[in-house]
Amino acid sequence: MRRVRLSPIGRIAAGLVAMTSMLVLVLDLVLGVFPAEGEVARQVRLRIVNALAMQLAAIMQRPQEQALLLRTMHDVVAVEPDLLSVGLRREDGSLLAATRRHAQDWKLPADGRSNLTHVMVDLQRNGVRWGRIEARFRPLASSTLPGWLAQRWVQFSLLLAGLGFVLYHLYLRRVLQHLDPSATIPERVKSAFDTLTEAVMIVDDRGRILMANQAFGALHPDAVRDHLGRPASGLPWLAAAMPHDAAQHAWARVMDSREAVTGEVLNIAQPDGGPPRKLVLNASPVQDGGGRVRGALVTFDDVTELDRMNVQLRTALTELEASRQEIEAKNRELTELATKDPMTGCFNRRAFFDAFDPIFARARAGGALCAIMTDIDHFKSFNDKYGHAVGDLVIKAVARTLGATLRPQDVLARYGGEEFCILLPELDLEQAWAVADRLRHQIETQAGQSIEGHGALRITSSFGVASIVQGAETPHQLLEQADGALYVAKRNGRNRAQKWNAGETALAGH
Ligand SMILES: Nc1nc2c(ncn2[C@@H]2O[C@H](COP(=O)(O)OP(=O)(O)OP(=O)(O)O)[C@@H](O)[C@H]2O)c(=O)[nH]1
Repeated sequence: MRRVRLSPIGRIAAGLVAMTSMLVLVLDLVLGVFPAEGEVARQVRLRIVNALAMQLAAIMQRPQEQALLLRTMHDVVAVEPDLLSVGLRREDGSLLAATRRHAQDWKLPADGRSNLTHVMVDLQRNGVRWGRIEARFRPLASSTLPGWLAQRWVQFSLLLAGLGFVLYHLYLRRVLQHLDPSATIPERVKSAFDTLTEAVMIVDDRGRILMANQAFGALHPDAVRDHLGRPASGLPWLAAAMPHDAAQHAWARVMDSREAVTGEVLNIAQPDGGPPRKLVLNASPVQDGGGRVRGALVTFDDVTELDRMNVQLRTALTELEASRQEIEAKNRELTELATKDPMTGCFNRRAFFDAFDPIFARARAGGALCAIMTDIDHFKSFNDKYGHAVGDLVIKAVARTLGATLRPQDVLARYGGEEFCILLPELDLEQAWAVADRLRHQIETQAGQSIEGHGALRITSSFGVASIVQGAETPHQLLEQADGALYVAKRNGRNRAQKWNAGETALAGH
């Protein structure tokens, strides 16, 4: 069977009703507020018997009135519903007259005195007692439960208790709204929550706030007000940051699903128009020992400052990245300036030799490597004929043509004024010569076309090619051999590619 459990307010109300009843009883004891039904009945019954005694005494004045005596006794018993029997007993104990079963049912009270059910009145003749009237009455109805309940004072008391309970309950509910014992969080628990920097709110199963710690009051200027007993969803500043439907508020969902909610972000608008406070809400259900959900524990982590610092950090990181990219670009620029010839974009001599050494070392360890030296034919005449600026354009056009078809691993450098050097790793002498001759052809056919404003300049270049397999032991030796071959190419009429040949170079006196 399900036990009926009174709420704490119900229990207090019941206690107050009990106390009030006790008070009324004490008042009755001292001042006699309620009529004593037993006493009243005893008086009435005594009066009935006294009246009968007077009647009987009068009848007995007349002789031979035995029949009238008996009839009078019967008549009284007939009209008095509570009167069971009447007897007239002489002083010697013998019954002179009696109604019904009086002789059998009459029992003299133990103390010999009248009581509520057995009433005795003495009869006297000429001032001398000669007998008594005995009257046997029903016990009072109040000795049974329905009879007791039928008493007015009992009904009044019950009505008073019932009304009192309802009124006390209503009153207590109103007065103790904030102090409902089931809702009240012990002060020491609240103090413990106050030590937390995180805002904490506990709501009951109807979403009313049972406890909110000090940090909660710092979330919004209106949050410092007394909100105990108020529905959390009814706090305007909080509700404004939550879904319109209160059933979707985190604590409602938590109690409904019995599952915790974590990491819900709320932006609490501030009345001063300042930036909203960013809160991270976590909520979990509070269950009693029987597994019933009694409420929810809700925490608000103010991450406004953290968020602001994150934004600052992100901005700083973005700025840092931008300046890193800027520095990288500057470094690349510096590297370009340090390694490239500004006019042609080819490697300068220093960068060329920096690259040459490891390439040469690798080739010496086992691999092919060729070097090409090339020089623009009769370059001086461009300067002389068209001016130095056009001479520069010719140098640029040749550099462009040379670089256009080289492989990524090839190295092109401006070796001198109008002289270029090309390193071709992994190519043998024949292959390198083929490259040189192809470049020669491209310069002859394309370089002059690329210079605008001067008609078709005829530009040609001579090429000298040498391979590491021809005995060079240092990068410089390889370049000297290529330069020797270039010299032969110049001597042999220019606009040609010449492989290095030790004998030929010697003959040429180079
Ligand atoms: N416009 C220009 N002229 C340069 C530059 N560097 C060197 N020169 C000139 O290039 C000329 C080099 O000419 P030479 O080496 O004598 O060549 P060349 O005799 O005209 O021709 P080849 O005998 O075929 O080599 C010199 O007059 C230099 O002043 C430069 O950067 N720009």
